[in-house]
Formats: sequence, structure tokens, C-alpha cells
Amino acid sequence: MADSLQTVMDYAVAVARKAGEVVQTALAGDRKVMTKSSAVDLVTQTDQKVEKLIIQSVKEKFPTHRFIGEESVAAGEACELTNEPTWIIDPIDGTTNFVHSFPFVAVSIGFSVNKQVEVGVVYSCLEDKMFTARRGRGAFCNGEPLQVSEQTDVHQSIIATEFGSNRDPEVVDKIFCSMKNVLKLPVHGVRSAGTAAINMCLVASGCVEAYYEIGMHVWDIAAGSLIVSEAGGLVLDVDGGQVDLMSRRVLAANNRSIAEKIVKEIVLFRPPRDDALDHKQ
Ligand SMILES: O=P(O)(O)O[C@H]1[C@H](O)[C@@H](O)[C@H](O)[C@H](O)[C@@H]1O
Ligand SMILES: [Mg+2]
Ligand SMILES: [Mg+2]
Repeated sequence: MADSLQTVMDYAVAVARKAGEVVQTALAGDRKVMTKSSAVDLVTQTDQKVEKLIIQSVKEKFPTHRFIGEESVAAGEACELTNEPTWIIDPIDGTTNFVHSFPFVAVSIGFSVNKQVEVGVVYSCLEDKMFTARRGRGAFCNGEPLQVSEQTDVHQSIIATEFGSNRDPEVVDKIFCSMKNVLKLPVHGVRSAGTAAINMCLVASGCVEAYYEIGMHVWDIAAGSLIVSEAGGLVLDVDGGQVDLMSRRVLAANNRSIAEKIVKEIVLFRPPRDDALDHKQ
């Protein structure tokens, strides 16, 4: 598999770039907005078109591989991570940004074998930044090596998180309570890029010390998780334990010292797992 992983990586980069071009072209036109799990969980025809393009392209080259794609799952496909080679795809991470032309939009492609992410590609289309990682071979942005921040003092840190798309008042209260706790540590700032994949690339790039979220999905974080760990960071559950990609909880941090401080401030809850959730709504 070692050499074929490089073939997978090269192909994922080429496909992500092609997908990014479609996203950029679509930004110039009208976007028809539809909703999924809630009134603020948005999807457009471009999300669906880009996912089809990625899956069709990959199937031509790797006909036996499996897929977990955000929009295919929304259309009723199973969201099941097996030991088989699997492409984990978010065609547009940051759909709300895309709809509003808020300039952080990514194509995220992870590739897993034995349930472990081996290749991660995040293409931040509008910044034209291609983030890549292969397990054990480092993380890169446009070919330049990435390294997480060396900061160990949480008070000198920027922390990224997201509001998500669940507007259940109890969930919103928990999300705000965690944010308030983090802000009051105090930290230099709290930020939201509007995309999990780009938040993780910001950790990998050393611009923010940590990103945490409860409620995102496996396709949001599969590629980014490898990019963070290959840039020298840690990817954990929000309780500080081992991350489970299907659990919809993640904490990516530059080091353990920062991670431990953030864990203490997060109000924990468990959304339905990706592999237990009925995504077709
Ligand atoms: O649906 P897309 O692919 O845009 O992804 C999601 C983001 O990546 C989350 O971090 C974020 O919190 C939102 O839930 C957002 O929807
Ligand atoms: Mg996403
Ligand atoms: Mg998406």
C-alpha cells in the first residue's frame, strides 16, 4: 500500500483542485440554497455537483474503494467507516460561507485504511492553499512544511471553535457556555472560520493554538485531523481522551499543555454518532 498511497495522494490533490475550480466558478453565479437537518444546515447544487464529480473521478481510478461523502449520506447512503480503503469527502466545507461569499471555503478529502486516515487533502479554494498530509510524512501547504505553534501558555493563545448548525436552545447554551469559559481564561481571542477543515489547517499552520467542536461530522475533520497530527499537533476527543472520528467531537491542539487547559472549559455533550444517525431528513 505504501507506494499506492502516494498515487492516492496525487490523485486526491488533482481532484480537489478540479473541485475547487468548480466552487470558484459557482461563486460568481447565483446559488440556490436548500436546507438539510435544520433551517441553518445549508446545501446548494454546487455541493452536490462537486461531490458527484469527486466520487466519479475517484471511481474511474480506484473502482474498489468505498466512500463516505456528506451529500451522498444526506441522500441516504450509509455512513459506515470500515477497514476497507475509504474516501471521506466534504465537497464544500463552509457551505454557509459559500452561500454568503464569506471567503473561507474548502474541499476536504480524507483517505482511510483500517479506519486510520492515511492521506489528508484540504484545498482552501479562495486562498488557493492546498494543505496535504500523508501519515508519517509531514504536513504541507502548497508544498511548504507546516508546524504547529510552540506556544504553551493558553493565555497567549487564539482558540478556534464553531457554532454549528443545531439551534436547539440547550445545545446553543452549552456551546456558548464553553466559549465563555474559554474566553474568560482569558485567551487572546476566540475565532470561527466557518469551516472545520480550515480551522484545523489554521492549527497546523501555527496561526491558532487549538480548535474544538462538538456536532461536526466525520467528513469535516477526517483530512484535517491528519494534517494537524503531521504538523506536530494532537487530535483528541473534547474530554482529552482518544479521538473517535465518528463521534462528532474533536479537539485539535498544538500541544498537550494547551489541550488540557481547553478540555477543562468545554461543556460536554454527545450528539448522535455519525454511524448511528439517520442523516436523511
Ligand atoms: O456543512 P459544512 O460542510 O459547511 O460544514 C460545517 C463546518 O465544517 C462545521 O465546522 C460547522 O460548525 C458547520 O456545522 C458547517 O456546516
Ligand atoms: Mg463540512
Ligand atoms: Mg460540506
